[in-house]
Amino acid sequence: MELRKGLEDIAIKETSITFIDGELGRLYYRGYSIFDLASFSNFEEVAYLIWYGKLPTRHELEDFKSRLAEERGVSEDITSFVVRTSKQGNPMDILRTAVSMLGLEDRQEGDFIGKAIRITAKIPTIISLIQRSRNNQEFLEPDLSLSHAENFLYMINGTKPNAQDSRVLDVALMLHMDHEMNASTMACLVVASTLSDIYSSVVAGISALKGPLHGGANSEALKQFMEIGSPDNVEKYVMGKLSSGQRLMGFGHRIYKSMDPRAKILKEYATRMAKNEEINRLIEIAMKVEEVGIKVLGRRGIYPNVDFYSGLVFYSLGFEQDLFPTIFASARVIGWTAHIDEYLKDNKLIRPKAIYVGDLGKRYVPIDER
Ligand SMILES: CC(=O)SCCNC(=O)CCNC(=O)[C@H](O)C(C)(C)COP(=O)(O)OP(=O)(O)OC[C@H]1O[C@@H](n2cnc3c(N)ncnc32)[C@H](O)[C@@H]1OP(=O)(O)O
Ligand SMILES: O=C([O-])CC(=O)C(=O)O
Repeated sequence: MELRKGLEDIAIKETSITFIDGELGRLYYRGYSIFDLASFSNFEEVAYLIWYGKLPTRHELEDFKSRLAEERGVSEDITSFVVRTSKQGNPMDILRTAVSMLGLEDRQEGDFIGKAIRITAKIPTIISLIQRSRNNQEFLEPDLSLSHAENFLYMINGTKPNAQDSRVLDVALMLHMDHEMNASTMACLVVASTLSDIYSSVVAGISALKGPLHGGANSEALKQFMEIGSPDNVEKYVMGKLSSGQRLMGFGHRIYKSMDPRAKILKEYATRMAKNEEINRLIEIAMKVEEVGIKVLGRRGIYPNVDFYSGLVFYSLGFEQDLFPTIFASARVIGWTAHIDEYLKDNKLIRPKAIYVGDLGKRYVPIDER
C-alpha cells in the first residue's frame, strides 16, 4: 500500500465548485475567475453562486439577501455565553462553541442550504459580540437594511461604514469563501460522510481552520510584522527565522507554487487603504518581508498565500488581531457547506487506511511484573 502523507495529491471527490491552477496562480468559483468576481461581484452574489451553482437573477438576489439578513440575530443564551467567555476565551473556541449551540437550538429537519444560510448570517453577529463585549462596548443589534459586509463592520465598529471599507470587506470575504479540498473542508466532509449533521460538520471545520498552518496563519502573519517593528529589521528577522528552521507565516501553500491570486488582490487593497502611521509601517514591513521571503523561498515555489495580507486588511477595518481566523471562518463556511452538500449527493464514508509499523504477537505482561 502506498503511503501518502497528508493525503497530498489524493482526490477524494469530483467537484464543480472550485478550480485552482496552482502553477499559474489562478482560482475559479463555479467557472468564474476570482479576479472578475473580486472586481464586479459582491458577498451575497458569490455566496449564492457557490451554493446554487449559478449567478442569481435580480429577483433571486433580492430574495436571498433578505433571507440572509433576517437570520442575523442570535439567542439570549448564545449572547450571554459569548459575553461571559469573551474576555478569556480564544475567539475560535468561542465561535466553535457558539455554532455548536446553534445546532442545539435548531430543531428543524432538512433544508440543508437554509441551515447553511442561518449559520453564515449569525457568525458575524457572534464575532462582533466577542470584540465589543470584551472591550466593554454595548452590543448592537444587526441592521437588516445593510448588506452582509456593511452590517458586519457596523456591528464591529459601532458606526455605519463608508463605501470603501464595506467594499474592501466584501471582496476579502469573497476571496475566502472556498478553496477546494483544504484541511478544514476535508474535516467537515469526514464528519458529514458519517451522516452526522451540518452543525457538527461546521464545528469540525472551525476546529481545523484554527491551526496556524491553516486559517490561524492570518493572525500569526500580522503578529510577525508587529514583532519586526521596522522595515530595517526585516532582512535579519526573516533570515534568522528561516535559518533556525522556523516558517514564515503567510508563506507557502500545498497547491500554489506561485503567488496566490488572492494575496495579489489583498495586497492591492491593503496598500490602497493605508490609514494611519502604524498601518502604513506594517504595510511597508509586509512588503519587505514579501521581497526577502520570495528571494529565499521563491525558487522552491514558496510564495505569499491568502493569509499574508488579509490580516492587514482586517486590522485596517477595525478587527482585533486574534479575531482574524473567525473572519476567515465567516466566509469559508459557505465553501464548507457547499462541499458537504455536493459530497452527500453521492456519499461514501471517509475512512482511509494507516500502514501498521508496530510489533505483533507481544506477550501480555501483568501489571506487577512490568
Ligand atoms: C489558508 C491557508 O491555509 S494558506 C496556508 C497558511 N499557513 C501558513 O502560512 C503557515 C506557513 N506555511 C506552511 O507551514 C506550509 O507552507 C503549509 C503547511 C501551508 C503547506 O505546506 P506543505 O505543502 O504541507 O509542505 P511542507 O509543510 O511539507 O513543506 C515543504 C517544505 O517547504 C518548507 N516550507 C513550507 N512553507 C514554508 C514557510 N512558510 N516558511 C519556510 N519554509 C517553508 C518546509 O519547511 C519544507 O521544507 P523541507 O522540505 O526542507 O522540510
Ligand atoms: O487550500 C488550502 O490548502 C488552504 C486554504 O484553505 C486556502 O488557501 O484558502
